Amino acid sequence: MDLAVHDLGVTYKTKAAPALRAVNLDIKSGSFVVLVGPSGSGKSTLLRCLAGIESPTSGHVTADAEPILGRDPSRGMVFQRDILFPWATIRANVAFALQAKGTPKRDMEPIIDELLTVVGLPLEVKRQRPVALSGGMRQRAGIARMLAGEPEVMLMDEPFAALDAQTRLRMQDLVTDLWSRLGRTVVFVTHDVDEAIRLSQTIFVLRDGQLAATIENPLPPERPAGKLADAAGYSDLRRRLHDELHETANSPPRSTTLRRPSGRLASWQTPQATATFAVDSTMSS
Ligand SMILES: Nc1ncnc2c1ncn2[C@@H]1O[C@H](COP(=O)(O)OP(=O)(O)OP(=O)(O)O)[C@@H](O)[C@H]1O
Repeated sequence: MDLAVHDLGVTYKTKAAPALRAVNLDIKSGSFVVLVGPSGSGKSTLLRCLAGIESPTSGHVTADAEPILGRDPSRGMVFQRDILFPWATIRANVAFALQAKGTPKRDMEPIIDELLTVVGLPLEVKRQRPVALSGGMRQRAGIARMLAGEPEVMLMDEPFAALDAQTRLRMQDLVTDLWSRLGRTVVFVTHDVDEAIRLSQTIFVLRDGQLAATIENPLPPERPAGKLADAAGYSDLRRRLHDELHETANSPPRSTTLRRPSGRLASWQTPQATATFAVDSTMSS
């Protein structure tokens, strides 16, 4: 599903300064884009407009050239804190999403099992409530529930920000693996420069409600967690992102394509599954 943002402006009723000003960007179907920017730069507002849970004050957003006017199951969202129903088991949480899209009860069980397996959760968690799970496992369950809606676009708002560093890397592996296997479009918000570098094809930098830069990620698709800093082009990309994030808010927006050291433009090959994410009994996250 292609997404497009045209001259998007959002001003909240309770705040004079606009959260977004004249933002234009295109997100091609099947791509993995990351939105980065300082706190308050408008990342979540932009994501919520794409989800259809925030309305533009000016301009518009489209999905496959149709205006986005509200929520739609084709665009699933994952938040920083899971939004699982705390009183329901993990099974019931996923079942609700299946029920919402009309899956007959008799067909649900194997689908629930498959979804939990896909996100790397052992089937024992079906009987447990969210409170019994670690933060990482709850986020996995939240992703399973999102996938139950069979979204074409996965909108992720700092989904791993509350997790410890190691769990975060495992969850990044999960998302890149899902993306490469399912071929969905991913729009991922993060504060974390290394997370942006590890996950993205394209990075949109927001500053002060404006699109400050569009950066094509030149790193090859294989990005093993511990070796990211060794990849050719990593230091340049990191420095560039750091500069873009800290520029004065009034500098004009720019579009940038970083080049590999050889000078040739980087291109993404067909993404490979980069990770396995078996969950064993020692997994504490
Ligand atoms: N519901 C709201 N009502 C009023 N103002 C809001 C609302 N949501 C966001 N804002 C304001 O809009 C601006 C952009 O906020 P937004 O949450 O989109 O930024 P962000 O880049 O996602 O920030 P963070 O990284 O801290 O989550 C901020 O000034 C924020 O205070």
